[in-house]
Amino acid sequence: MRVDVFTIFPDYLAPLELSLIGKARGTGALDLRATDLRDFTHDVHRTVDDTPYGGGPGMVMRPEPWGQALDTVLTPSSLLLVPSPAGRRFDQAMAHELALEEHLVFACGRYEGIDQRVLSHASGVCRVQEVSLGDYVLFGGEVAVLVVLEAVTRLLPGVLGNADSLLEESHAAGLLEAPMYTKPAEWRGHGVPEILRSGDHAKIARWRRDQALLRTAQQRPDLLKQCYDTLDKRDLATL
Ligand SMILES: N#Cc1c(-c2ccc3ccn(Cc4ccc(CN5CCCCC5)cc4)c3c2)n[nH]c1N
Repeated sequence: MRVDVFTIFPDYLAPLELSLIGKARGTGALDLRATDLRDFTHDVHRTVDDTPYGGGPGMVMRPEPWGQALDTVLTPSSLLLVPSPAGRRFDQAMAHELALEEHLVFACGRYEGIDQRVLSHASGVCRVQEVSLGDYVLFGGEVAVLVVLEAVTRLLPGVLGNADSLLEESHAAGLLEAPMYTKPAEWRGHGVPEILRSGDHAKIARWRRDQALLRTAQQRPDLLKQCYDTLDKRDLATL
């Protein structure tokens, strides 16, 4: 997967060199390039913003630098992702959709956002999707790039050593995951559920399913409602 990120704070994306994303870049699973939007300005101050037409608070990002920057990468097969408080809420289902893409381009806005004509013009070249992390307001789009790219990169073939973990983790099967334990068997007076040390894999699987159901019912009843039709009689007996 090729990913291009345009931002006025390219150093903000330095964490993408670390951990599994750094490994995915090393193996070629992820071809990631971050570019400073100011490289596409032509004034001495490298200006990327201006006052909003119609008045209002703050500044808006000028269309010219964005147009020239996106001209260098967008093709009909690209998907332009624009982080925004007004975007489609990012979730695991969207992460799976994005993991199938061949070319993602992120336009990281700052100030009060990007001139709308940039998105309108890009929609004549490729698909454009505004994306939101949630109902709160950040300073810009870079945090969304870190979150989206981590969630998507984990899903790319060969990136996670144990692909089975993708099946068990929260939101994969629609439920939250069961609680996890490791050595020592006794820690500060806290033991480990005996079933997990029984070696009976069928009973362990059932216990984990029950714990996932109960945890989801307690923490995220909205998720349980969404997958209610997939529950069997044994699941319903647990609830
Ligand atoms: N993803 C994501 C995000 C973002 C996000 C993403 C990208 C940018 C680019 C700039 N900002 C800052 C900002 C601040 C306020 C407003 C609202 N204003 C109201 C008055 C009229 C003008 C607009 C918009 C933009 C961004 C925030 N926030 N929360 C998420 N989940």
